[in-house]
Amino acid sequence: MADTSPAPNEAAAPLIAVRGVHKHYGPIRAVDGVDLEIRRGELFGLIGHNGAGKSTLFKMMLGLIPATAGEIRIDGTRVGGGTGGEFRAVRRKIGYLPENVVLYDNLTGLETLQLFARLKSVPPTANLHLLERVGLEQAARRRVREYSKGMRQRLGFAQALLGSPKLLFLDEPTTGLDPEAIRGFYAILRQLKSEGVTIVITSHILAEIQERVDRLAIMAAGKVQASGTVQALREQMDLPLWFSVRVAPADFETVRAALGHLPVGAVEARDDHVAVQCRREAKMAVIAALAGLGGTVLDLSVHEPSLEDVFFGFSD
Ligand SMILES: Nc1ncnc2c1ncn2[C@@H]1O[C@H](COP(=O)(O)OP(=O)(O)OP(=O)(O)O)[C@@H](O)[C@H]1O
Repeated sequence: MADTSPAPNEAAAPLIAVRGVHKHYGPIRAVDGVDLEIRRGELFGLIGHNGAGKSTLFKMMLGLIPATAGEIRIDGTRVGGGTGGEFRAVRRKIGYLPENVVLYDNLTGLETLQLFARLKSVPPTANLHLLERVGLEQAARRRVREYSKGMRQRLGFAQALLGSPKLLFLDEPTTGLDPEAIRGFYAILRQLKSEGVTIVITSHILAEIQERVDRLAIMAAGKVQASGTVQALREQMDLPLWFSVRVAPADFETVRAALGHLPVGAVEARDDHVAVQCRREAKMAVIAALAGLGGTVLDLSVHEPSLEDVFFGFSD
């Protein structure tokens, strides 16, 4: 029996529900029992080492390869379930930028979009607008052969946006983009998000992901090791925080003495500040002790562990 019935409470239900999904290639467990929920309208990051299983999971969510076991539902419809017709309708509202997008060197940017539009049965009317959106309007009539790596990546992104998808899967979309282009790219994602588009993105550039995603999942060896907001993952890992306390060099010892009774870790004198490591639960007590020093403290900043720290904590 085709099990394509929508979830009972559609609005509250996750847009993507991955339940107990495996993908095995002989002895290789590319994806090894993944459970994951992605909510409507969120920008969701998937991070992991090379070979962690991110692209394989993407391909299964898109219905490009079948799962060995488990079930994926998008908008209540089972990917690859039933006769396939129900998922085809959902698939039409999904845009995909693969890790290595295949482009034809002899076509221009505009012709490339026309070709993809035909393949997707999308009216070709908005193609120039899409090239404009990704910053390629000047190169629309140049052959892809002459495109830089970053320009090819933008063209790949433009094809993913054909047909105004409500869900986007972007596999390492910022590869080859310079810092300005990365900013521009995330500005487009914010705009899409404000239009209600759900976006799932993989990246190896953790500093870039850290500030931009709503939630993320860390994959290692085919499994989701942790998922949540960056802050929730920090708290779950229980990594220490760092304070930078700027004081005159003559006051370094005063700071050390003021913190002496607190459960702080390293207290290190640097050039023009004292670096103090402390556990999260001691944070407010450290702030109170430093406030007690009055004008001795010239400046103060608190540094949360980076996503990179969190990532290595979960994936090593
Ligand atoms: N078609 C395939 N046949 C055999 N093994 C495969 C196949 N596709 C992927 N794998 C293996 O599955 C594992 C996960 O690969 P996958 O491409 O999903 O990783 P990834 O997290 O996307 O890595 P990267 O960050 O390098 O893109 C790897 O060990 C890979 O070699």
